[in-house]
Amino acid sequence: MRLIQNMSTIAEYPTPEYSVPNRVIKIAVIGGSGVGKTALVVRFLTRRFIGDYERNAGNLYSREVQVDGEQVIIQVQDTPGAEMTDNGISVPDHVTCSVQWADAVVLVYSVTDRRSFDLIDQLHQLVVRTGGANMPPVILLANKADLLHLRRVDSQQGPLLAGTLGCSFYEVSASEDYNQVHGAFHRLCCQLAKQPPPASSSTQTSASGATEKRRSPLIPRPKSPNMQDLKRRFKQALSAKVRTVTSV
Ligand SMILES: Nc1nc2c(ncn2[C@@H]2O[C@H](COP(=O)(O)OP(=O)(O)OP(=O)(O)O)[C@@H](O)[C@H]2O)c(=O)[nH]1
Repeated sequence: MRLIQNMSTIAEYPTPEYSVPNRVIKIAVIGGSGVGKTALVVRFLTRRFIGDYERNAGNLYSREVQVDGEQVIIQVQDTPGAEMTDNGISVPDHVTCSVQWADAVVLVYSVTDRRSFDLIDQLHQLVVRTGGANMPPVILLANKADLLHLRRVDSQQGPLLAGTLGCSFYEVSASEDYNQVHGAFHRLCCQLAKQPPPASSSTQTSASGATEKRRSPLIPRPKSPNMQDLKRRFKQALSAKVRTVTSV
């Protein structure tokens, strides 16, 4: 009985119009270890900040959003951190693959970590080499701007470097300011949405589609289920908070 009532109530409403996303925007986030790549991606896609630290092996996050009135799927590839070594830098294969796969690249350093800033030039060179004629748009993010007392990279150095590399620059704090993080990613998405979609782009983006685009056999397959991973990390963060509260 209740079911029939509910059904008649539903029938009174017009059928909602669902817009089917017709575009996939693929973004790779690269930088040194511990600079906040995961925190930035999660902040952008969920508005939340995850304070726990877990070294990541490179997860793919996906979300449907509106960009300039158009429904699009945004896929953000988080990557393991690159490291400075005695012989230069060590870049995990996953990073190179992600750059090949991506429509745009977000370079990240932490203002508290000088070495992460020094890595940026070489990571940018990697993007230039990998992109070749298909050089993707790049933005530079300086993260952890809230940690004023730990700052090791002067605030003028980021914009100067971005000017040299020819990319946009944003100083942000994943922990303190959602709007800054969202603004940076969103502007990049708007820029990409204005470009004609690559031939391989579709709602069912796939490793093979990306292969066509960059002609590389080394394309990372999306690691799924990424929303499951997010939920697990939220639970961990929440239970840590509960523990802290109960122990006070
Ligand atoms: N204070 C502050 N801490 C941050 C910020 N962003 C990230 N963190 C912290 O920095 C640590 C590293 O953050 P992650 O997002 O895991 O860094 P990552 O670059 O993904 O690290 P890897 O997986 O090792 O490459 C975590 O403890 C975060 O909570 C920020 O804007 N401010």
